[in-house]
Amino acid sequence: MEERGSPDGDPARSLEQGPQGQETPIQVVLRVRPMSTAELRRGEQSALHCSGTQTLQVSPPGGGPDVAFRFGAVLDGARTQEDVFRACGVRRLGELALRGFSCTVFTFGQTGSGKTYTLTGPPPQGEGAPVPPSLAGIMQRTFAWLLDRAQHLGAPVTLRASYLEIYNEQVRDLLSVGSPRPLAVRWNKTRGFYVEQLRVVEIGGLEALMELLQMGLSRRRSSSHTLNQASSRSHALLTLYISRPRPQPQQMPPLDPGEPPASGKLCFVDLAGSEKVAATGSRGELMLEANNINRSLLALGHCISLLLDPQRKHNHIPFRDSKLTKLLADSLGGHGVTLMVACVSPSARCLPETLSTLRYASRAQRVTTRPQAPKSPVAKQPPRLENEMLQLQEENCRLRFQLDQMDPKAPGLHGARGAWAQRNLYGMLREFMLENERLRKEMSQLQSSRDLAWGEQQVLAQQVQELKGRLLSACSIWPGPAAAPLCPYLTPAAPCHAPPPLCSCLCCHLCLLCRAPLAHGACPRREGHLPQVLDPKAPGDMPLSARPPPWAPPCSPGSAKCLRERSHGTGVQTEVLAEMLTGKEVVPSAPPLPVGPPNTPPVLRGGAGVANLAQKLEALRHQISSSLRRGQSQPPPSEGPQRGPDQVLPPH
Ligand SMILES: Nc1ncnc2c1ncn2[C@@H]1O[C@H](COP(=O)(O)OP(=O)(O)OP(=O)(O)O)[C@@H](O)[C@H]1O
Repeated sequence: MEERGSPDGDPARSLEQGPQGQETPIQVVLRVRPMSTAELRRGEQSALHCSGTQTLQVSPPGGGPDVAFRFGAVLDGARTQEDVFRACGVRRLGELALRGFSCTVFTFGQTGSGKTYTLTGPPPQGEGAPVPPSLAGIMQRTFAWLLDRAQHLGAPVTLRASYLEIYNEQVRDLLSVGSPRPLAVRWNKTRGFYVEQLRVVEIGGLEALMELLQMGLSRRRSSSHTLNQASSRSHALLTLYISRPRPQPQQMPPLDPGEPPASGKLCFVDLAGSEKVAATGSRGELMLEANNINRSLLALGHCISLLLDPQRKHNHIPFRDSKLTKLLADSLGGHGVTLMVACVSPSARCLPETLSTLRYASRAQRVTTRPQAPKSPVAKQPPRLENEMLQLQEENCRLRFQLDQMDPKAPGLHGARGAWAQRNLYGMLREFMLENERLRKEMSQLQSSRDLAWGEQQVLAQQVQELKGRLLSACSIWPGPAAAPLCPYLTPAAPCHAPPPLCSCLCCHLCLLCRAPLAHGACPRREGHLPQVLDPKAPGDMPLSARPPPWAPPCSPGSAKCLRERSHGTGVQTEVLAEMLTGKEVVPSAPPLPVGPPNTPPVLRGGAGVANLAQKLEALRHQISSSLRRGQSQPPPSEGPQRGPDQVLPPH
């Protein structure tokens, strides 16, 4: 028999002729098995007649008009297994799978119609007895052809396989290590429906693949009933994953663990046969199996019917109704290339089931898919990564261009050395940029610290100046009650503007009233100052020592700050002076000083600048004491007891 591949609707041919992604109908081949020995023994008549290679005539046993069914190919009982293999065009499907398409071959029909025989040949005659090569089914023939084809391809081909069955609506791994346990069917966007934790075995050669097939067949559930001595009680799916190396960018993300390589696959599905329980005589477990088989086949038929409706096809197809429809979803309604082999018995006794199969097959061949080879891993990247990759490539080009522009005539920058230099220069450039960035940050931090310190320094310098000024003023005007004047040169007997020698204290080098530098020890404006300092007409005949200094706030009765109301114990003047000198306004950036008991030296708080200021204050206080002591010691110092620095001002 000639190999098929040219009839209308042949998926392999139409894919070769047109662009992929076009609507392609599911290809259906009808096989009529020969009358079995049992059927012949019972004297049953054939109701089916093949007319030509594509048409089947059905003659009702009671008479009436024939009904014709047309399929891609119709094969009568005389056709050999090799004929069937050729007529189904499975080699073309294999070619498509090698090119990356997802291809499915599945058989369906009533129980005992020859589905398993068509796919894998007759059941083994004994334990370990191989199927004679002439009776080998589509699967063995495809395996042999594929491995032979792979050997003759220029590039190596990797084959892997999985084998599962759906028994009583449970997925079981026929290649599992140990007894098979139910596996979950999951769905995700990239893979569609898939079986979780399904074992996928790498195939070393034809022998290994045949062994794997035999192992699966022997583990598959089968039972005997009236219509079939070795009836399969499950749907079986053997999938071959075919990967061929293709030119790829070097850095590819790893595949999901357990995910087969992104390449072609060829799946063989041997459906369990539909059966009328009354006809098969199934009871108990057999009946349960039959019900499950029928239910899943019904779900499959329902999906096929919906897929025929162009309005509903793109809406909702209930593939989730059964495990079988989930796992066939892509083959029926997706991007796969699908071939169905409908198997029927010729016996007139089976005609109702045969007609049902023929209608089923007729509908199926009007279902279309949009075959599509899996996209390369590059195309499967999420858009964000693709964009990033493009940006990096652009940046790479730009940097290379910049490096080329740097010194195109540089000696030795050609060939391999040039490439090496470019790589290194690029690395160096990156390092320099990072270093620059780091230094820029450091510099900015140092600048802020410097600005801060400079500001603080300015404030402190100003405060020190103010303190000095106040100290000088205090020294000149605060003689203390009944005490010697602060400076001997301020006394009427020895005015400060007298000719030198000056004392060593600082205040003696500036005019105490106007702060003008003394010229040769005398203030040029001395005449104007003296009446203010020693005003004979002091208000209220207040002794000079009791008068408030000119900078003091007006004294109000009851005011705690009124000097007249203060206690004038030992050192009170120092206290007042210190208070005036270290008031809030003196250290604007520091918190206010705590109010301590009398005689308690003011406690300064704040930062380092404040501590320095305190030291300066102490130094100034010491200067004041020294100068006062000098004033008191005009009479010889031996006259009175030695006083400490805090006792320089005489008691009131
Ligand atoms: N074309 C054929 N030539 C010779 N014998 C065949 C042919 N087809 C089927 N048979 C025989 O018919 C019997 C039933 O075939 P098979 O087991 O393949 O049917 P089935 O459709 O798979 O049934 P089930 O659905 O119950 O598993 C087997 O003994 C098988 O050897």
